[in-house]
Amino acid sequence: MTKNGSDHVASLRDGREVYIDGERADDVTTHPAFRNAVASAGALYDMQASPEFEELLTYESPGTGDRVNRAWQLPKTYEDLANRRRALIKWQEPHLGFLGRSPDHVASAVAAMYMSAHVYDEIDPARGAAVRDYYRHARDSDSFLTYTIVNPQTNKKQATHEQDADLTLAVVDEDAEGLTVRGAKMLATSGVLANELFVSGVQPLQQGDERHAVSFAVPMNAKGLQNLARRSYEASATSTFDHPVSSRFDETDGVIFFDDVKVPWDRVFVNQDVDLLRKQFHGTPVHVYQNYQCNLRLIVKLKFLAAIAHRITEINSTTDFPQVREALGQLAAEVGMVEALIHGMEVKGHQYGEYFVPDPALLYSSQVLTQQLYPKVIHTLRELSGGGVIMLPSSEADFSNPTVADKIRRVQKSAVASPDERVKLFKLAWDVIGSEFASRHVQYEMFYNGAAFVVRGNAYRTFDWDDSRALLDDFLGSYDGPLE
Ligand SMILES: Cc1cc2nc3c(=O)[nH]c(=O)nc-3n(C[C@H](O)[C@H](O)[C@H](O)COP(=O)(O)OP(=O)(O)OC[C@H]3O[C@@H](n4cnc5c(N)ncnc54)[C@H](O)[C@@H]3O)c2cc1C
Repeated sequence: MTKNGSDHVASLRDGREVYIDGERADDVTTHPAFRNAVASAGALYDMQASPEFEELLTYESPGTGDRVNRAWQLPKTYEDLANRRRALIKWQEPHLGFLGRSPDHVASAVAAMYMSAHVYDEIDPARGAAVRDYYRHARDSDSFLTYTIVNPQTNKKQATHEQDADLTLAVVDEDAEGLTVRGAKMLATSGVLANELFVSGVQPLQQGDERHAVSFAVPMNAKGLQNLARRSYEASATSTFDHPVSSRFDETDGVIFFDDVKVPWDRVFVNQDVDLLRKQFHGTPVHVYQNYQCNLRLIVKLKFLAAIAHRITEINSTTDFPQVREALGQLAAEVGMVEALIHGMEVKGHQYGEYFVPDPALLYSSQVLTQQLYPKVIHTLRELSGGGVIMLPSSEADFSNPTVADKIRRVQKSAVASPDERVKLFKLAWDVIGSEFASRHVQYEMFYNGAAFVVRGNAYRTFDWDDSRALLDDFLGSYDGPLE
């Protein structure tokens, strides 16, 4: 049986500890802060179980024979990677890339952990076995995983072990059954929507930080795991018409506090080992696979934003003005660049043992450029929108007052759209570029993969400097030095 939406929604009624606005949310599937986002996650699983998309989006698990999402599939060739890409891109379309941590994101990371299980074996075969077992478990249950891999923002001049006790997640006990962990991780996006949480540390640690150098997985309802949710944008979205994206795709973020959570050994991947924790992301294809998925998500979002920009100009009859056409051309080129980078990283991919991995250098080129691009694209949409995104009815309810509705329909004019269509599009535009939800998305695209200096560091590390240096050396060698 392929997992469907009702399977997923039911799986979230598991007694998890989620707090919002001073209260514990007993059932996240019906809570006004989360229910629409939960339904959007459920819709993804309905899509993969539908006869129309099952073949494209799922494959037969080698473990059970049941069909599971293609995010778990381990590409061995370029063609495998391209087929997986087609599935993952299709799966972004229902949420238009607004679910940053859609289920295929961390599934991509865990699939790449499986590809690199031998790295763990070298330290301790039990850790390699845990990685393999966890991948099979998550794949065969088609679990929605999310992760928290960054420590809480705090005094950056202190080493992690010098900070207040219980601030940053650390191992506090170890026995025959496993580890006990206590402390916080910065954020888990989609924590409310997910079944399980992968925990690790992508930031560099140093000697003395060993208790913090741990990686494991736990279910979101693990005893002692507390999800302290941020403000819900969905809860204040008065209607789908007024808030078409924030009412449905507010994927949730939350600080995760581990109040003495017990982790069994078969879910521990790294145990107090600074070097293995670093290798988990940067000595394996894990970081590349998870961020390659981000590009597949982003391209859908960028195409959607480009369509909004274009339609705004049509509605205002500005499309043919040369300056506007130029702005749209620039936008088109930027979207094309990201698409080209995705194809480039696939074509330049390499074998990693029996598996095929996208090219890291082109991946990080894209990460650096898109981190800068997203705020720029939002700015372009603001420029093209002008005051149209503010010259709007206060809410859908205005249409129910005949006096106001009459004025709306006299004022909201366009040569190519009815007043209602015009209001609908500009409401959408504001939700995407100007709402609190939109602002959080700018922050997300700027930081989900680390601050700019971190992402540029990855680009520096993976660029083929020898290849470009050879060009320089050859050229310098082609002519004589002074007085030679
Ligand atoms: C919306 C959103 C969702 C997120 N979701 C998740 C999630 O699901 N899982 C997860 O694990 N994490 C998540 N994160 C956390 C994200 O990974 C971090 O925000 C990111 O890694 C940056 O770390 P930081 O926030 O501590 O910023 P900092 O590292 O503090 O950087 C902030 C700024 O400080 C300056 N700065 C800091 N240190 C240095 C330095 N050494 N050198 C130079 N300049 C410096 C730079 O100007 C930098 O841009 C999310 C973040 C956001 C905003």
